[in-house]
Amino acid sequence: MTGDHYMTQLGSAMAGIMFVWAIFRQWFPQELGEQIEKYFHKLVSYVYPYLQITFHEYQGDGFERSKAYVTIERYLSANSSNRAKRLKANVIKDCQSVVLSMDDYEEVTDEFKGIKIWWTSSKTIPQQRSIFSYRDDDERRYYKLTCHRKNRDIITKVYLRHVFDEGEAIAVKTRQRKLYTNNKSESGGWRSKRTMWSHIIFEHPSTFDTLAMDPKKKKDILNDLRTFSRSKDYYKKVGKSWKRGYLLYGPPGTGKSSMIAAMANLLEYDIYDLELTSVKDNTDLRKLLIDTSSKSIIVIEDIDCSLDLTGQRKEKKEDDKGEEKDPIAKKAKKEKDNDNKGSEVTLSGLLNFIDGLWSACGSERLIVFTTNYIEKLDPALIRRGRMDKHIELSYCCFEAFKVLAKNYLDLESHELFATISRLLEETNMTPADVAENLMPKSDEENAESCLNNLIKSLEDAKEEARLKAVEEARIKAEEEAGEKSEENGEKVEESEGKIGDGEEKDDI
Ligand SMILES: Nc1ncnc2c1ncn2[C@@H]1O[C@H](COP(=O)(O)OP(=O)(O)OP(=O)(O)O)[C@@H](O)[C@H]1O
Ligand SMILES: [Mg+2]
Repeated sequence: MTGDHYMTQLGSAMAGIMFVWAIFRQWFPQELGEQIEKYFHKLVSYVYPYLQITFHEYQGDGFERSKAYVTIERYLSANSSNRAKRLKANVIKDCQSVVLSMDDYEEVTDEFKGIKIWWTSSKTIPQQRSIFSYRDDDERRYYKLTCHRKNRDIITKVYLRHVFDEGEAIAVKTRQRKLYTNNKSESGGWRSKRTMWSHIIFEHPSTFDTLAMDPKKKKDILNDLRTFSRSKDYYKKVGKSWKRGYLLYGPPGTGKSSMIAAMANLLEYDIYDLELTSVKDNTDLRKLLIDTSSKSIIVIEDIDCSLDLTGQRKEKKEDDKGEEKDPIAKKAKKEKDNDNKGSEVTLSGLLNFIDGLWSACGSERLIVFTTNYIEKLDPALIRRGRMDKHIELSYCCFEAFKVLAKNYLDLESHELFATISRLLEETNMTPADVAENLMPKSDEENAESCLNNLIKSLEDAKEEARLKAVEEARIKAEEEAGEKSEENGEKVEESEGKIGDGEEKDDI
């Protein structure tokens, strides 16, 4: 047994003795008891002159990991991983590097100004395991620092500051941005208490330079984002929580998702991709949102499809009238609703959250909603203040095309640009389709052939649109004609009674 190990074991032994003593103490006369205790403490500080401090991963009932714990974890993984014998590995950056941290029940030593400090990682497992507590999130991990008592001041005041500073510095240096996705809430609800988000490393190449859109609009968005990220004090001054809501709307393939990635890359934020259909109810939604970190973008894609957020308010009002009268029907209806809906997150739950709770977290977050159909959304959701900025992404214009040509073909100008410009004005094509055409498909293709491909596609699209318009006009004309003949038919029927057989013969 090593000396260090002996030392930590001894700590537990002492605690055990104190426990036993507490039981026997009642049989001793008070004075004698006090004497014995005094000497015992003296003895303890003689054989065990150590100070222990624990740092728990979760404090109280909080959902948030303790910042101290996380920082210590980082510090120790940087400073001690070559000393610990059992390590947990987190592989990052496409397996190019590995971050090691101490495994449970492992012990390492650190040295600070000639003082030796022991760190152990450990966890408590609840003693009474009920049938509900098979979940591993009941295990509470903690780090325990042990040092000599005589160094108490320097450890608590100087060393811990040093650990936290170093830990934070490592975090800044090694920060890898992440893309989080929420796990499906499990029925029973509790298991996912602390593993509500799973993440991968976020490495999307999209930037504002590669984004094809009207340059003026782009500049406006860039300014908006930069101003936001610098405005901590301003938001505080005006009493707003430091967050901003964006609504991106437009047809599929116009760059909504690409823009979110570009925003994250610009501001160096994490992305939380919130899939509302996997969120069980408002409580789960709240937990998820509390569990997001600052400097992040919370994204809800295709909000119109995710939830029936649109008609919910109206429906409720209608229901209310009926419900008041009949409580049984109310219950039955509620149960039916629960069955029908995979998710019980309501519009008002979401709105409350956007409005209220983030002010408690207080640090920088962007909320981005995307939709293909802005007209489908409830006005309450997209009013200014909730969705502060509405950004329309639309079909490819010539300016946007120039960005794509520069990116995909390295072309600033070309004689074919004029034709393309004209065609883009006449036809709707998404940047995604334009980009697809501009991408060389084989070694033989060069810039010019790619441009020709695009022109051909644009002409095809134009022709298709023309045919479609003709077809639609024809259908419309037919419908109108149908309606007219129906009307006429009715008129004829109506008049049949009045007019005699002779008319009928004429018709035939
Ligand atoms: N404005 C754009 N600038 C550059 N590339 C674009 C743009 N729009 C689309 N693309 C290209 O098309 C692909 C699809 O675009 P994206 O996923 O951003 O579309 P979207 O608007 O999110 O569509 P959806 O509504 O279907 O989610 C991207 O990978 C990108 O390469
Ligand atoms: Mg998208």
